[in-house]
Amino acid sequence: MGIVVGILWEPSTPATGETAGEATADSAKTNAKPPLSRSLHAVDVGGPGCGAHRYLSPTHAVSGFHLACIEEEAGSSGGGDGVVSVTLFRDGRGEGNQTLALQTPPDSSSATNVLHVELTERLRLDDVGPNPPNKFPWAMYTPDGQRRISSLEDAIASRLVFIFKGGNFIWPGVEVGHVQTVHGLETLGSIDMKTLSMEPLVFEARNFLLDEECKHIREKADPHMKPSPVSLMDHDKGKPDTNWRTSTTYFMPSTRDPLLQGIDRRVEEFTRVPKSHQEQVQVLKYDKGQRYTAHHDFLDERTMRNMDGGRKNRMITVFWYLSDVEEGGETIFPRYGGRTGRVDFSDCTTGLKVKPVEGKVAMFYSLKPDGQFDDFSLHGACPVITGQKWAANKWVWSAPVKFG
Ligand SMILES: O=C(O)CCC(=O)C(=O)O
Ligand SMILES: [Fe+2]
Repeated sequence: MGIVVGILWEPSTPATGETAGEATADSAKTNAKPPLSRSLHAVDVGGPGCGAHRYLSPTHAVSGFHLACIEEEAGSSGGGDGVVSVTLFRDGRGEGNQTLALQTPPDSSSATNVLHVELTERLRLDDVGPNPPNKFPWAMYTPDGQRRISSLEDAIASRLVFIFKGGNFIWPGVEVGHVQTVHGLETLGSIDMKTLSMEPLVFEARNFLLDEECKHIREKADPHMKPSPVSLMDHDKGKPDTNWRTSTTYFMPSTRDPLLQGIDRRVEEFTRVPKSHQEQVQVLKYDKGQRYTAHHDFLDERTMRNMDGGRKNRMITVFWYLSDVEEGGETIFPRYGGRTGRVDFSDCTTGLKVKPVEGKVAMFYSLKPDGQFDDFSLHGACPVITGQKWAANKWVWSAPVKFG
């Protein structure tokens, strides 16, 4: 049973005209709130609405990921001058859901503003986190991640909306073993992806890359492979890079390479994050015994502060497996399952291990839906025991990036 809170809109209120989910930092300043008078009346609204339960996690709270079922009440018209009911499911859970009855003014931008202000307040969407400071405006999306929603009309049309405090779409993991189909991929049509871990959030999708694509990348990168640099924390400066990483790497440009451009588009369609947020792919080759000790893919705060005031960072790693490996070479997540405490960064006995399979991708998130670093995203590469491993990092940032 949910609680219904009635919200009465005051027509005399100056509306800011700002809408939810604008792509600029300025819309985060939408703090000029119309004074809403509230009256509470308890109404039984029954169970979860709009099919939200399909996306809620029975096992994990997901900080900064909220769902809202937004419906016009009978007798209301067109999103204006009516009553809209909004049922909220906080932090990816079904517990404590709450239904608001929003009285909306007739014009569209004021009606959108009422929704925006209510969501911001109730879900504390403007609270700034410490790590990194979350300066991106929150945003709403359709549950398939295909469209960003910026008006009440669009929210009503979608019925169920996903709300991300960090502003970027992130697939709900639901629970370990959950399989979902990602639609709308130009070349593949759709692809199934399986949740391997909720904390950190890790998915895998097989046959994301075609054999000829893997072959093309391996052959083109091979003459350029160089010992991998790593970005070291200050206390580690002076130690050889090979203490951490012994593979060879190459940042491979997509320019003048239609095949790579096609994969970049596929990554955009798969993650639902624009291509402008992607780094050039970093190709990796590991021979027998080579490895990479556990690390985070997000860049440390000092590096980021120098670069961009710490605003944006690497958010997603779409990790391409470009070959099979006879034995070893798994990607390991030692803090899998939300494990805290000391980690042996080169241990490959405990943790979630993702086996390299040609054409498969592992997709994991270094930032959480609330925009904060995910410490649990710590991961490394186990030594190749037999064979050779080819793979690649496709990093997707929390905002557009331009390198080189
Ligand atoms: O090779 C792997 O499995 C992981 C590599 C990695 O984490 C990295 O290059 O950042
Ligand atoms: Fe990594």
